[in-house]
Amino acid sequence: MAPGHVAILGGGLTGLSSALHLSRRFPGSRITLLEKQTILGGWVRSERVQIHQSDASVVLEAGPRTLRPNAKSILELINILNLQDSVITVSKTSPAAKARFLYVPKDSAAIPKIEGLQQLPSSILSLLSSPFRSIMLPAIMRELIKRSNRPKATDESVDSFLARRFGESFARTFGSALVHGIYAADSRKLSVRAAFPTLWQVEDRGGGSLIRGLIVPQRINAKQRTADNGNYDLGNTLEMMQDASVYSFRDGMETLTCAMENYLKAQSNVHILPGTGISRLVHKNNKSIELLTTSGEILSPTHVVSALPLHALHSIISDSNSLNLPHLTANPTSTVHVVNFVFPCAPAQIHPAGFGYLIPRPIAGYPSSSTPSSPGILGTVFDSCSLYAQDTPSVPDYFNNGRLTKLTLMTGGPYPTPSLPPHLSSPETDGSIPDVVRRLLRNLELHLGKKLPDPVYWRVRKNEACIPTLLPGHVDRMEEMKKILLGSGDGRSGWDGRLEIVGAGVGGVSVGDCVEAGKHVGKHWV
Ligand SMILES: C=Cc1c2[nH]c(c1C)Cc1[nH]c(c(CCC(=O)O)c1C)Cc1[nH]c(c(C)c1CCC(=O)O)Cc1[nH]c(c(C)c1C=C)C2
Repeated sequence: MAPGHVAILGGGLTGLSSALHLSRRFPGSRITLLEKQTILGGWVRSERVQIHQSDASVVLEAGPRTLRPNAKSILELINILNLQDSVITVSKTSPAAKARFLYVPKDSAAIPKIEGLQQLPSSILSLLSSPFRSIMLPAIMRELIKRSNRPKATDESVDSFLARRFGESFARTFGSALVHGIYAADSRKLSVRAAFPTLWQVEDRGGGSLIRGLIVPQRINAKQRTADNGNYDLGNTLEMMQDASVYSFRDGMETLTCAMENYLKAQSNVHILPGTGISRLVHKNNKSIELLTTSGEILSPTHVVSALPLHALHSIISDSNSLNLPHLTANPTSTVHVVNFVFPCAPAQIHPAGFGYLIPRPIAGYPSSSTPSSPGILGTVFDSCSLYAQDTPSVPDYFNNGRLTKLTLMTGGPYPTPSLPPHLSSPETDGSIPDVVRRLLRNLELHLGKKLPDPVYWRVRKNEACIPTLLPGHVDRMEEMKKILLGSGDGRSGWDGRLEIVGAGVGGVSVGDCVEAGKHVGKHWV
């Protein structure tokens, strides 16, 4: 039977996707989407900024900026919401797709000669001539012949996984940088099974060797093939993405979340309550559900989807009924300061062509406090290389001829919180550059190995607790939590599947993971 009334808690990507898919699957059900903030979309925040000095405009992002074409659930949204004309793609052959860099600080160099900004190899051929070959090649050769050495435990950290197979230097140099760029976290804390499940599976397939697992052809059965391709209403989106490594939208990522919100507003069975938090979620006598909102309203939904950060959900249900879910507080989170800079010249004058660079964990570990010379920079994205099509005026060969260069520097995560303001931009300081921002610019100059002009625009956005660090054991903990929630009054929960917990803290942190999770909520309600 279709649910009578579904309350969706949280209007970020997962909440929006849940509401959209549930409203399509259950057109007769009442759906209420509650969001504490006055705007929906969660961490997705795009802004078009006018740069008056150069009569130009750029789109800046504070959260995710690009999407990967393999996430079919997002392509499906593009088709359902008719966003095809807003899509901009980054070609697989462009430098933004092929050239990625690592900045190796002097005191962090695994091998004395490798320091500064170095391009990572993108193929076997380029590996042979890469400065990293002296660390990568022996690590790869040794891994091939190394016996299976997986510990008995069902999970481990990304660092211990990579160190076990490729050696400590490899794990610290490449693994820590990769984890900085996705999770803004310490690779020694992040679960390999939760964060990179494919690595774990490929090691299995290779009988203990990752490289052998990559060489062995993967067997896909008919059931998996149907699951991969079926059930997505893709229209012409796959063809659009044929040459794309990543993509975004002309006006930034908010195009997607705004279109989802507008779609929902047009559905008669959906009610959106922005600016409405939840103060209590009560499960009464294992029978009815009661939701108390921050505006004092009481809702009695038959089903609840929580797309809230897990710690936020914990604070509203933990002591209001018999349900005890320690799973909700098992993982810490990372806070990232995102600093966007716009320079008054072509990208070629600022940085090499490419995606950007990541910085590995310091050899001595993370410092205990933030200092001017060590402000905790995780990496920098060369936005103009991939997303110049968002900016005006458009010119041929933007890398060499563009009027402006936009790039984004990210700090924080496992480093001590930098002394940056939570929210500040150049117009608010009348163009003067505060010392903390200047220090970041000095560090940027050090990384890029050149003096930079003053930016014509900059802004700082603090993303507090924006990415969960999924600790080892996360996959098993989530499995156990799902079982508890499906339980029907065995004394522990009795939710009988009427509460579903989804979102970045449960099943994957990428935009694709969040949208996909929303597509599958309530599958067992009929
Ligand atoms: C606020 C900063 C974020 C950092 N990581 C993420 C955010 C939102 C989330 C994230 N970043 C990436 C992925 C994987 C994407 C996928 O598999 O589809 C996720 C979940 C990869 C990535 N990292 C950076 C970029 C530009 C991308 C592409 C996707 C995106 O736009 O988010 C750069 C980067 N992200 C972070 C840092 C510290 C960093 C450094 C250069 C943290």
